[in-house]
Amino acid sequence: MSVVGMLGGLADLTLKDALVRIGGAALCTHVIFNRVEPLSPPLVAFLLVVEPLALGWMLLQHQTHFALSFLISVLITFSAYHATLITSIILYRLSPFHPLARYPGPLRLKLSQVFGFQIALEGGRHRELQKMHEEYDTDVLRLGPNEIIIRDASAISAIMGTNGLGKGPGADGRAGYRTDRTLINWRDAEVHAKRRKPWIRGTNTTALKEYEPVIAARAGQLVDMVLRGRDGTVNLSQCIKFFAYDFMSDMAFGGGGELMRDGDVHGLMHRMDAGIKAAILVESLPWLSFYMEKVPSMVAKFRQLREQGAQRARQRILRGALTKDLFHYLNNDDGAEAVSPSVEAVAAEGVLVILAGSETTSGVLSTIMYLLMRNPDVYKKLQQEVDKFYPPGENALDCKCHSEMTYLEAVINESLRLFPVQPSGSQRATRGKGIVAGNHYIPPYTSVRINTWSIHRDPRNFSPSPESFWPERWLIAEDPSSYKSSTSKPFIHNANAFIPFSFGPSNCVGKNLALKEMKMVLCHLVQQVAVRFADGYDVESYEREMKDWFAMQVPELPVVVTQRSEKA
Ligand code: HEM
Repeated sequence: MSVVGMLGGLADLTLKDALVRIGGAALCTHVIFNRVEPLSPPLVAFLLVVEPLALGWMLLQHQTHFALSFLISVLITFSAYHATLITSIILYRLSPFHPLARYPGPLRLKLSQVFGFQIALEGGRHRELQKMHEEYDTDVLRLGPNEIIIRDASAISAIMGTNGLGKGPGADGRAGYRTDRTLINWRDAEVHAKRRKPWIRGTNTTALKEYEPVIAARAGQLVDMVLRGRDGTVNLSQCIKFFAYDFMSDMAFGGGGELMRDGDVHGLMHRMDAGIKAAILVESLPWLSFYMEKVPSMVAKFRQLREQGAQRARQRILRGALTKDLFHYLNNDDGAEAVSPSVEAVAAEGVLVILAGSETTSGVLSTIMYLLMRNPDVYKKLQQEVDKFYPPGENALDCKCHSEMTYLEAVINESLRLFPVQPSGSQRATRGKGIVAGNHYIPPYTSVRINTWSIHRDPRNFSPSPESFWPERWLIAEDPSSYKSSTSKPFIHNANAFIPFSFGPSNCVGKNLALKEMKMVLCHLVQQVAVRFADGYDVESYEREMKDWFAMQVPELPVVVTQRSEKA
């Protein structure tokens, strides 16, 4: 029976019966929302506004029993309808009949995604979730009414691998349900694979060779910049951010970024930070993003960021290629595809290029420098390795020795293990069919994340001292017989649990570029300068103030920089 049909004859009912019918209609609405999650504004308006209004009008017919004014009758129906709807949603979400009932988690997270958003916005989601896994003693935590997060490496492949799940509804939220999406927001596996092809060409070995001189020039400028600091003190994380932005501009757009030379005169970094924060809202509450897109002022900051990327991409396409930059491939200037994408489809990639190409590597590089300063023994060993392969006078920006620099690799891996760029993982979702991942059943229409932060710090995957910065574990993993321990703790190193660049067909397509960039910069920095924390700096504050937003956001890092030859 249709909802309206069910209401027929309401006028002949007693008030009690009428209220029962109103409740019934509200329950039907809950079923509809639960099954099809309608977004269409007319349908949503009908279910949430028109229907209770219509019921109010029918209730008005009861004036033979009660002298109800129109306003009161509407108030009663609205209250009864929405109270029933909300109660029904709450009871269902907490009930043993909910498909995710078996998975524990805080009550507020089971109740509404709004609380998940609140945790995400505060920036400490990675730590909160790790605490929750421990508190509830579970590998699978209920992160939202229809979302779970898993701390079990054996589930990675089924969720993220080749035959795994597609991206979750958060991608729709970030994309504002638009059709001109950037690669990371495509949920359809086929479209995603097609859109990924030019990215793969633009980050393969041949393309990377083209970017090497660009990295070298900008890394040289970075060293000059950090040495220019007043009284030798600089905010290293900001310098590295400026470097990464300028390099990304050259590498992707063939130029146009000069933050290291001019400073951030146009407030670019502030706009990026604001846009990233706004993205948390639209990712956490995708349905809200659908409506916010229709009220541009509500997503102004996020839109600005998206438009800024698209604008730069359009300018670059109009101007044409000066070098074989990333847009040379994204725009099919290399002619690899039979049909070139539209300008708008290419322009949509602009925002991802800016964020993925600069926010990620800059954060990781800053954190590596922070960890080196906190661990002087490691810093010294890395200096020794760099000095061995690139003694004074040798060009440390030449990549020829990278494959032999095992300690450098270990330092990078260990930093990425402890501080992955996306600590709370990226969202995937089941559609009409549930799956089994590891030992865990994921019901249909469930969003799911792999908890990278917790998996990387789980003693079942990395031991001993999973919470400590110990690059040597990566060398021991290559030669387990070299492990010597004063305790009886076994050495555990689960390579399958190391996923800083994610896993599967949607993993980080820029992985090799990022690794090359980081190795070149680190070799050059370590060869040329010595850094230490600035006097009076609260060393603990760095980790405390890291924020799990899109890519891990790092705080200021005030340091004193000296030229190494001066030091010696
Ligand atoms: C240390 C640096 C970096 C780290 C740790 C990193 C990590 C990640 C992670 C975790 C994802 C999410 C993948 C998923 O959804 O499963 C990702 C996606 C992506 N990254 Fe990176 N990234 C880094 C640098 C870069 C760079 C330099 C680029 C180049 C421009 C880049 C381009 C991308 C793109 C295009 C995607 C989307 C891939 C897709 O959806 O198919 N990343 N990255």
